[in-house]
Amino acid sequence: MAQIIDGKALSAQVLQQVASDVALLKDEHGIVPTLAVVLVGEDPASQVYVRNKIKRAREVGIGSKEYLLDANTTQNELAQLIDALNDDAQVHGILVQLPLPDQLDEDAVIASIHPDKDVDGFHPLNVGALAAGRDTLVPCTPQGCMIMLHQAHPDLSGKHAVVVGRSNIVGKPMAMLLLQANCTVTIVHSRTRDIESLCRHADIVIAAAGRRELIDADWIKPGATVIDVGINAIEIEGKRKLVGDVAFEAVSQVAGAISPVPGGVGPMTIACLLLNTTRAVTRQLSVEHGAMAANG
Ligand SMILES: NC(=O)C1=CN([C@@H]2O[C@H](COP(=O)(O)OP(=O)(O)OC[C@H]3O[C@@H](n4cnc5c(N)ncnc54)[C@H](OP(=O)(O)O)[C@@H]3O)[C@@H](O)[C@H]2O)C=CC1
Ligand SMILES: Nc1nc(=O)c2c([nH]1)NC[C@@H]1CN(c3ccc(C(=O)N[C@@H](CCC(=O)O)C(=O)O)cc3)C=[N+]21
Repeated sequence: MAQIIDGKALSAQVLQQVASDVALLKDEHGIVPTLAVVLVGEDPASQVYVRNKIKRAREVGIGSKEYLLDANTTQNELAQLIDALNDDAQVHGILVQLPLPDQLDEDAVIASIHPDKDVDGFHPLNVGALAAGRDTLVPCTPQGCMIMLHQAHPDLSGKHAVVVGRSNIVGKPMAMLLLQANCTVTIVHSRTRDIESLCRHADIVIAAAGRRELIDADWIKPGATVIDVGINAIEIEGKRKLVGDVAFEAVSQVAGAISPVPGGVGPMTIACLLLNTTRAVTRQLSVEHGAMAANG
């Protein structure tokens, strides 16, 4: 039976660190780190996530501002809000919940967020900095997965990691972080041939395909570590239930360590979002300091 990587417990540790960073920022700089969360439309799942983020923010002393915009919001209206948030010195982090309704250009919206307030790490400058191995704001979900992985493997060096999925928000940044940790990385996707045998050779499998229970026990090398990013809502006897991309019961008989859904990557994502919010404050402080130094 595999070790269960408890994202709920681990996220509580991260949140404790965030709370102490928040207290320090308040004491030393009189700053209350503040996160603006923008939600366009009324997708019920997104509403749940946004509510969770704001609840956790409050618990660690991070301020939050919630902007709930109509599903018919135009590009221009959203751009005006983001400009105002970019200019607002009381706002340190900006998160625009994805996906956006069809009439909105997601890439343009992401690029309009100030890179130092981009707590999702989705801005092209931050994506580039991550790819170049520089210190930057890193996407929350992959960052959370790395903390979970370090629990099972204090040293990731030389491990073969397979990332299932190549999205900009999970798969690609995940692969970059694994590479930075000296893993040998394979990214697989919907056009990959023989995914099963690639996974079977992996020491680490990160499942981020968004396909309910895609990964079964015979895909996994005995003793491997499996991190399940997938969140798939299903209905069982009229009740809403979340399952991951991994067949948890079967895979946990084979794997060495496995993360559950719920209670795995999800809570870690939120904890890392709040960690990024305090990091954003620090970045903004050092920019300010740099500007002051430059002005003599
Ligand atoms: N726990 C958390 O905090 C978070 C969870 N999620 C969840 O993670 C999952 C992935 O999210 P996201 O990356 O945004 O999803 P996307 O739909 O953007 O990407 C899915 C990726 O998986 C690949 N894929 C789809 N089906 C298969 C398959 N059968 N075999 C192999 N690869 C496949 C796709 O390939 P191709 O590129 O070829 O289409 C694509 O690259 C979702 O369930 C999402 O809800 C996401 C963000 C945060
Ligand atoms: N700009 C942007 N940034 C994101 O980080 C982002 C996004 N858009 N859009 C959607 C995805 C998804 N995502 C989740 C976060 C937390 C849980 C989470 O906390 N899940 C709980 C369960 C919550 C429940 O019961 O529904 C768990 O897995 O235990 C899940 C999913 C962030 N995303």
